[in-house]
Amino acid sequence: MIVTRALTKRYGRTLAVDAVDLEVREGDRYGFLGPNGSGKTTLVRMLLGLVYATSGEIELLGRPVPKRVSEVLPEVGALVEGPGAYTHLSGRRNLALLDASGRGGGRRTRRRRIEEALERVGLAGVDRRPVKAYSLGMRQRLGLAGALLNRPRLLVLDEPTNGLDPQGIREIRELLVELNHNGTTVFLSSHLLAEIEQLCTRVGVVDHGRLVLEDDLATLRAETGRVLLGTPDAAAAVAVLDGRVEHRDGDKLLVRHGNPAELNALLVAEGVPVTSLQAERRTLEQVVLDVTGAGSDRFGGR
Ligand SMILES: Nc1ncnc2c1ncn2[C@@H]1O[C@H](COP(=O)(O)OP(=O)(O)OP(=O)(O)O)[C@@H](O)[C@H]1O
Repeated sequence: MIVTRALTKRYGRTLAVDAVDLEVREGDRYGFLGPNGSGKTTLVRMLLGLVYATSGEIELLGRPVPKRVSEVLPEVGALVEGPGAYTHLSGRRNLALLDASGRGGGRRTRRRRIEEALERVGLAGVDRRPVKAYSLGMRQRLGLAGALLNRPRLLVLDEPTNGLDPQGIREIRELLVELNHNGTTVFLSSHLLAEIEQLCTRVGVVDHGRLVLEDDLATLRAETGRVLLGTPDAAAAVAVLDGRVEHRDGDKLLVRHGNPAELNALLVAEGVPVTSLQAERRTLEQVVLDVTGAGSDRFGGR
């Protein structure tokens, strides 16, 4: 759906995007994660033909960008940095203006399309107000409604939850998952680790303009070879496991063992009751820390 090769953007002395090879596959919910100023917005703008690359190549839905961007844009929904809107008009009116350059159809079809987009983002009820009376979160939703008008195959969203409260963030997340289940590929940028971890199936991490990591979240969050064990008789468990317990916190133990089922069988055979067992996995935060070498404080936690 999106492929870039050695994609580079230089602003004078600043290398905003540095030889990035990106691959977003059909069906992905791809999270493009990086701290502020790492080049996310610049890359998203290049994908949409809004900024010209200094060098490198872009393919969107199999076609080269910017050369054939006009052919792909009707199949792409985009939300880039601060949704633009005519603030004296209502959200519905703004969508109608946007829709006029879109898929066409009769008046009823258009009206239905706009209603549907407003409903999807939870703005159907509040729409008589002019956009200048909207909160930032509502404007963000309106921007998303605009991106949905074309029923796009691909959504490209730059920091889509900016300005939303936790409830709003959850609603957008649920909406994006639902759209994705119905066949839309989702590419979004964010500086929020937790957001990407909760929403995405695939992650690209950018740092100082370079893509330092790209992989499926499930692969990145591999098991660590340790098991979190809960038992009311921790002392007995420690005795049975003989040196394999790395950490103990009350009735919770961290045990070096690759197989929770085997560990369970072993403990039960020795008469040690087990209340919970879970293979430990790396968090995205640990993964990001490993590849960037820097403190994760540069990436927002939530
Ligand atoms: N039009 C421009 N002219 C000069 N420098 C720019 C321009 N746009 C971006 N930059 C620089 O390029 C680098 C990457 O910026 P970019 O906005 O792409 O990062 P970002 O990851 O999207 O950050 P943020 O989340 O803060 O928007 C920064 O150093 C920025 O100052």
